[in-house]
Amino acid sequence: MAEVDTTSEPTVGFSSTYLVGVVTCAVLFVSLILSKFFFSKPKLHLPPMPKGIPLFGTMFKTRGPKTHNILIEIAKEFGPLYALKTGLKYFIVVTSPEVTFEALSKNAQVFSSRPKLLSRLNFTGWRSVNSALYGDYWRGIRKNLVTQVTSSSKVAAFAPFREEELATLMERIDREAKKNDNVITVLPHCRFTVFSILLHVCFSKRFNAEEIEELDGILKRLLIILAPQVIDFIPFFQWFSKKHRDECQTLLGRMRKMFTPLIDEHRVMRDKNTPALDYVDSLIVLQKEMFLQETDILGLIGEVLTGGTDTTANLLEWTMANLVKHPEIQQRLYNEIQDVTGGSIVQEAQLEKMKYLHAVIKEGLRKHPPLPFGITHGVTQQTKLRGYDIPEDAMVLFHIQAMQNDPTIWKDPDVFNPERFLNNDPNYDMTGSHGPKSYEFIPFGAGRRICPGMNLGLTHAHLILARLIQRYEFSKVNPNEEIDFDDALRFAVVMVTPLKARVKLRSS
Ligand code: HEM
Repeated sequence: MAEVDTTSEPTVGFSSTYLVGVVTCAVLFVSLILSKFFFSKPKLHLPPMPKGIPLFGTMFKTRGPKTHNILIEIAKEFGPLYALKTGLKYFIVVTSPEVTFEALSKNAQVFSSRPKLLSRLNFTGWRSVNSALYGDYWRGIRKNLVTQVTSSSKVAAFAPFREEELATLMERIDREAKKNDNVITVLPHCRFTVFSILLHVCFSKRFNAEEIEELDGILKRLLIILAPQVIDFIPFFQWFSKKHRDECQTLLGRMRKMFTPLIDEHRVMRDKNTPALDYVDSLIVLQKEMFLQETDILGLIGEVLTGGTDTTANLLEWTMANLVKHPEIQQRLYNEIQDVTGGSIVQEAQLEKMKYLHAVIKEGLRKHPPLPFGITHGVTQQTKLRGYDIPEDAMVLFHIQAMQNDPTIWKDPDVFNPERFLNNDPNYDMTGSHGPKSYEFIPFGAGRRICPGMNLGLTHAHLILARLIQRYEFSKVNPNEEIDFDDALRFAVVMVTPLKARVKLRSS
């Protein structure tokens, strides 16, 4: 029998390493089991959830330009409150007015925050109104936005800006129509006008067309890159997010180049004894009290320009598409405008009397809410909703479009029918302040984070639509062609095929 050489180093070495390895594994295994039993958090009772793939969950299935529609399809199988595992995070999706009311009204203290998106740290952080976590900082900057920009008295005070920009709008449309056989593309005109008005509101200054193009390019790109990124779901990927960080910083640099000289000018010119005249003035006043950094001010201006432009401009495009499709609705709207104005140019004070105009815009907002699931909410602590656990770092989506197009709530939801809003039902005043039924129609969101720009956005939409319909008759470019109502999510929901329309100057 061969003798075993117990002195041979390699064998001894191998054995002891092996032993140490086995013991370590065993210790780790036992601690894992023990920690599972004794120290792990209790298992969460999450809302029902579709299956996904390891690590990524349902991320690939639900991201992209059709997210809003996919989420409605999932609700058909999983119900009005379900969860989606996306990377390491959970999305909670709510598609019913009652559950939304329970969260945003009855449990507002908990559901009124925002998720801590890591990708935002690559830009200005959680320092704008829409991204700020629930608390005193958010309260302070939101109050300033409302009192200085979007309150009724401020909106009224900005009327001269709107007049100037509307005159330009008509000139631009006339020019394009003349050049293009009376055919215009609707969205760019709406975007240009709303954007110019908002720039005026921020800076009390008119920008030239070149500056507007440059800024518009920056802000359009911002909307894309400020949407949640992979690092928001799998934080480990932040080590590989250099490209995103670099692009955010480049865009911030371009904003700085355009805005900082104007902000500095405001600082020099501002008479400290007079109230703030525009948004920039108000932010300068607020700077000390709220410890605003230079980047915070850039971010706050940027959010008014982006948040206020694409929402309103896309709403106008979708509404116009429906008016082109339904000439009888367009004619009824025109008749109302002429009845109220007696044929002279629409004045802002007359808009309130135009009940059909309000119904048309409401129907546009119902059928095509610009932000189909609002802005993602966060919770301030782990909580319960309808008996299910909502984890502390969950992202909560209240699916406005699902509620506003639910066939169990709305008769013929696919039909564009402004009549449904003519009875002045207070439940449909878009404030969500009349109990669960009023949550059936919340295009501006509801609760404490409801859109602070509602007043301003509606004023723009009503005025621009009334002026356009009073001056032009809009019709299909080719009478035999159907309008393509296909949609895609690009911050706001846009028409995949931008609306082109034939315009004819009305005779009186
Ligand atoms: C038709 C036009 C508009 C629509 C449909 C719209 C819609 C919305 C929606 C759905 C939300 C999310 C509410 C939530 O989180 O629950 C929101 C938030 C917000 N909107 Fe608007 N919006 C419009 C115009 C404007 C305008 C003109 C401004 C700028 C003055 C603006 C600024 C904001 C801001 C700052 C927030 C974040 C509020 C917060 O987090 O406290 N929006 N908007």
